[in-house]
This record gives sequence, structure tokens and C-alpha cells, in this order.
Amino acid sequence: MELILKNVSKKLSKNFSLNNVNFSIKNGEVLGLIGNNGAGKTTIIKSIFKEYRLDQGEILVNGKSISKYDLRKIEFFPDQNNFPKNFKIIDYCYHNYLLSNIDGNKKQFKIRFKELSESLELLEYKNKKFLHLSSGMQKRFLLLCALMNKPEMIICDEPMANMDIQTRKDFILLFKKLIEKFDLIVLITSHDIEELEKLINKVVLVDKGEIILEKNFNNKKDNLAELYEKNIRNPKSKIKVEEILKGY
Ligand SMILES: Nc1ncnc2c1ncn2[C@@H]1O[C@H](COP(=O)(O)OP(=O)(O)OP(=O)(O)O)[C@@H](O)[C@H]1O
Repeated sequence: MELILKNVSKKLSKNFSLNNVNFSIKNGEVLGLIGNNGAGKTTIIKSIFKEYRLDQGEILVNGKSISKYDLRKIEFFPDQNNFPKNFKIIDYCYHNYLLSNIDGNKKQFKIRFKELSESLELLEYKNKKFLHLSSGMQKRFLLLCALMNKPEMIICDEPMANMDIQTRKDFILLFKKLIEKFDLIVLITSHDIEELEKLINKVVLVDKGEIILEKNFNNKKDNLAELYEKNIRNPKSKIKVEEILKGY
């Protein structure tokens, strides 16, 4: 699969637009989409999932305009706050499975669920509710759910938010293994540059709604922090701390 964003533009407000966004991602690539808060990363992801009508440009899969069928092969790995935690894990996974796999049935679901939960060492927790699990374990289950439909691509927006240092390290290690095992294409956003470096082999820098760099990334040669500092326009903070604290 190859996903291409071609001259994508979308005005969200008078203060923010995506401007002529171009980049691509294909088999074998794990792409880190990096940028400051408000740079437009989530807007790009929402555009891929057709949440916005583009003002200009197109999103192509294997050379054709992205379709609902293509989107069934792309899984979104949700942010921690974006799913109902009162659900039993197995029920949440089943609902998720049915939503994105209209041909799926319970028997196939059970086989796949057992296989994945065994390899992720999660089988014994399947009847627990999300809210009774640690943050790290919730993420592992969300990964499991995302893998249920054998996606070709996974898109993750800040998957390591709210994780402590060790949980983040464990998550990256596990995710890396899963990417290799299932031959996944991955698009990931994260502000955790240090962990991200261990995962990605391509980097796209976005700044103020524009793509300012797209290049292959080699963890042994390249340094993400350097690339970021060199390329991203980093205006002085607009927040005047002394003024805010005046009177306290
Ligand atoms: N629906 C919307 N209508 C108007 N403006 C929006 C809307 N959604 C987001 N924005 C604005 O668009 C800009 C880009 O937001 P976006 O969420 O894409 O940034 P981001 O790079 O994902 O940031 P972060 O790292 O903080 O998650 C921000 O200024 C945001 O306030």
C-alpha cells in the first residue's frame, strides 16, 4: 500500500490552515510526523480519515482517491481519553472488530482474539474493564484491538501520552516487534523524540500547517532533536510568565 498526500490544503479558521501538504508513506515505512503543538498533525490525520472536506488537493491510496474500502485497511490507534473505559475489554474489541469488519463473525473473532492476547500476554485480563487496568496495559489492549482486523497501516496520534518512562520504553519495544511481525506501515505522532527515534525510519516535519522536511531516518546516523531544532521555526514563547504570576 502507498498513501500519498498531494497538495492538501484545508482552512480550519482564520488563524490556521494546512497549506499544500505533500508527503507519502508506503510498505516498510514507519513515519514520524513531528511538529510543535498546534502545527497541524492531528488535522492531517483527520484529513486522511476523511473527517474534513479538503479545500484543495487529494489523498491517494495506490494511485487512486482514498476510498472507504482503503480506510478499512487503516486502523486508528486512539488516544487514551478517546474510548469508553467502562467496557469489558473483550466486548470493546468485539464492537471495534464488527465496526471495521462487516464480514467478520464471532468464531473468527474468538480465534484471532485468543491468538493475539496470548502473544501479548493479555489473555487472563480479557474480562476486565479498561478502567481496572494500568495505563500501559490499556495501551497494549488498544494495540490488540487495532490488530484484530489485520490492518496494513496503523495511524497513532500521541500513543505514549500519559505513560511513565518505563511504560513508554516497554510500549515502543512491543510496538516495534509487532510492526515487524505483522509487516505494518505506521504513521505516528509523538513529542517523545527520544523514544520515537527507536521506531521510525522516515521523518516528516510539520510547522504551521506546512511540511518543511520529508526524509528517510536512520537511527544510527540521524538525530531527531537536531533535525527538529534546525528546521522548525521556534518563536519565543508568547506566554509572559512574570506577568501571569504578578500578584501571587
Ligand atoms: N475544528 C477546528 N476548527 C478550528 N480550528 C481548529 C480545529 N481543530 C483544530 N484547530 C486548530 O488548528 C491548529 C492545528 O491543530 P492540530 O490539532 O492539528 O495540531 P497538532 O499539531 O495535532 O497539535 P498537538 O501537538 O497539540 O496535538 C490548532 O491551532 C488548533 O487550535
